[in-house]
Amino acid sequence: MRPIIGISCCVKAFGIFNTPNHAASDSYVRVVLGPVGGVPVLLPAAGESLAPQILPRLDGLILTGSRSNVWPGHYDGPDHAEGTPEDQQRDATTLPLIRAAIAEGVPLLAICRGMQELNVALGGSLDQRIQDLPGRMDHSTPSDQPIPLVRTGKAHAVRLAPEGLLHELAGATEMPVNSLHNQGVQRLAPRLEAMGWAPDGTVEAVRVRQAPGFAWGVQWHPEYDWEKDAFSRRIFEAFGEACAAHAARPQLRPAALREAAE
Ligand SMILES: N[C@@H](CCC(=O)NCCCC(=O)O)C(=O)O
Repeated sequence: MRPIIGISCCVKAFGIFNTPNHAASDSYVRVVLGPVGGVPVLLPAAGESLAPQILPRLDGLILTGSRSNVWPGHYDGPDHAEGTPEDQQRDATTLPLIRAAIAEGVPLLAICRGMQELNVALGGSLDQRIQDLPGRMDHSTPSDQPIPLVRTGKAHAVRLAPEGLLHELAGATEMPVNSLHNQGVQRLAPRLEAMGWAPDGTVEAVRVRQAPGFAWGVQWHPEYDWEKDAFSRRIFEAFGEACAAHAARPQLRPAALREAAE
């Protein structure tokens, strides 16, 4: 049986009445069906009650990227600049879901906004426009580049920690990545260990210390180019192996099932 992989949704208004929908990019569905080797299940931004109900049924969790940003109130940050997109329904769902998944050992791969949520969920904070900070690069989507190039093009190198697992997957100490973000790690959460950095020092990859299961975050988007980029593919394959192992774990059967089997 293929592992069941939860994919976080954003709340987006569209359709003929421009009403709220729960949505995730097709790139996450395709990567789960591909190198992850799982069955994708979209997780609506249904609030904190979702975690205890859904986690026992999941073998892995992907926290997706999004143009929206984590509400600064979750990390005592300043209000966002006027017009900065937020998605508080998503925050209310993913932050408790992340904490519960780590506690339960459900493998977790957090991508871009997902990595920022991972940092905030564990007590870290975010810079909101890193391109405005002295000595920092512009990590956002170059407006003059067509979308396909932005998604699959390489924007900068990431230096990988030599003892980190990402370095092992890459087989190199530096790898080129795409970049589509304005925000970034300001204070790293105590339980997070950085595994990769941009040339300007921006944290680009993290893992959760002493997590019972696979728990990584990356600031770039490997889901955009895994069909051509071996490093991107290997990240998802490693995540998929962890999910398959989680799916194969001996599970406590509900009491009713145990009684019926006796
Ligand atoms: N909004 C945050 C996170 C950025 C992010 O997840 N980018 C992916 C965008 C994908 C898309 O266009 O839907 C930030 O700006 O840092």
